[in-house]
Amino acid sequence: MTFTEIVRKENNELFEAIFNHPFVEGIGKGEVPEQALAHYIKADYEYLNAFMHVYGVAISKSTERRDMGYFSEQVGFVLNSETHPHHNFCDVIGAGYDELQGYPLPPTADHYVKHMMYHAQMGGLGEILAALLPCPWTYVEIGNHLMKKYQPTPNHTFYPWIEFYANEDFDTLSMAMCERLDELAEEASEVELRRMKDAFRKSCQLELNFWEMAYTCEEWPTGEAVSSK
Ligand SMILES: Cc1ncc(CN)c(N)n1
Repeated sequence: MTFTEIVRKENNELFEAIFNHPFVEGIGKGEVPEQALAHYIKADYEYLNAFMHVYGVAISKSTERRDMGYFSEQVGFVLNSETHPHHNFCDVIGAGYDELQGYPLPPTADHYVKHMMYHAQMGGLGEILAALLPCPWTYVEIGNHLMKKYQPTPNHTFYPWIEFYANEDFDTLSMAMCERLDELAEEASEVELRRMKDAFRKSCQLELNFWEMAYTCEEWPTGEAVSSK
């Protein structure tokens, strides 16, 4: 088995818990509370900004042009394409995208972003990719799972969101990350492999917690977030 096949299997329980989370199920059923959608967008806009910062660190640690090219292409994808699923949520709640930007991250999203930054700063390319991969991979699987289970048609409330993540283009992105990570795993030491596995698992755990954070509209104690800007 390849490294990514092994970690997918080891974390299957977390993938299943994500598919069964009420927010994700709600997307499939076309019923998600408006506050949860707004909370998700506020956090995810900033999360994706941080994700691009991590790509930037990955470029600075790349020695091969193919890696630099891949990471810079992905920044373009987040900036120009991953806004579409956000617009779907905004349209459903009748909010302008601009209105939901610039908010401080709730605790779980803050944790997730700092977890990725930690591996980006402390690890090599394999460790960085291991921390990043659950982001596209869980969403590809969510998209395909919802497509199969609910077979939404274009008039479904969340059709644009589901179609975006079930689309082949997004799958290609996550498969490319898997293939590169498998190559790096072949050359990694035992210690590096351990760290890559830990980074991958914690990102899966934080993916699950991110849905819960949005669904419960998680806030900091006493409601006072400290702005990190
Ligand atoms: C938290 C999270 N994880 C994954 C994705 C999909 N790129 C996202 N937009 N947000």
